[in-house]
Amino acid sequence: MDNVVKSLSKRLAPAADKPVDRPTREEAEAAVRTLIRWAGDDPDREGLHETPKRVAKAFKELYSGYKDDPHEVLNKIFKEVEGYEDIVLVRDIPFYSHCEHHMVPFHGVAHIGYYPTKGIVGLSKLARLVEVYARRLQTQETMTAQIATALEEALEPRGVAVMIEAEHMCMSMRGVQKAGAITLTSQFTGAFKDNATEQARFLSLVRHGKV
Ligand SMILES: Nc1nc2c(ncn2[C@@H]2O[C@H](COP(=O)(O)OP(=O)(O)OP(=O)(O)O)[C@@H](O)[C@H]2O)c(=O)[nH]1
Ligand SMILES: [Zn+2]
Repeated sequence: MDNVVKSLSKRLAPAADKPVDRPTREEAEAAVRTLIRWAGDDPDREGLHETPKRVAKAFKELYSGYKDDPHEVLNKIFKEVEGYEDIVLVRDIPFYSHCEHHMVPFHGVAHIGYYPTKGIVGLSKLARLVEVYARRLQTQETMTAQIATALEEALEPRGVAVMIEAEHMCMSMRGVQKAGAITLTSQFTGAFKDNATEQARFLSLVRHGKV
């Protein structure tokens, strides 16, 4: 692996820089039992008896993004597009993630646009890319940047625009308790960066489906 590929892999690798010392399933289940007791309940009562097992299993699904590789998601590029080089935009991609501060869900939609140069990716791959990063412990800002960087590196497009709109349960059902407050984040590269007209076009397509 040459240095360029190595540094690229590092940037797109799971959020943890060091290899993670994963516990055994038994240890994970014991931790859930402890949290049930911390919540004030009895992990041995009938209704909760199998809960640690279910939670450990659910974690595999909710945090499956750590085992997924964004390179693989974006590795098939279609070059035959008859010279198409205008914007490709998928909007309203729904996602569920968990904030890294409280491990409480945040959910919403992602909008992704890019101007192709060397080719296009299958549209579903844009949604898969969102999944890779959503199914990790996240901040909305990091997730937005990671999606833009992955596309930038895989497609070398003329520009990438990513916008995420989400509600954070840690702000709705606890803490400041502002249900319905929506956080917007965006990351623009290339033709979109520092270009108000391009950004306005992207936003208009996201909001109205037309310019
Ligand atoms: N910037 C950013 N903040 C987030 C995100 N998800 C959750 N947070 C915030 O993370 C912050 C953590 O703040 P702390 O003061 O360390 O924790 P806390 O005492 O639980 O904060 P409160 O939520 O205000 O009760 C809170 O302000 C959350 O709203 C995110 O995706 N991006
Ligand atoms: Zn939070």
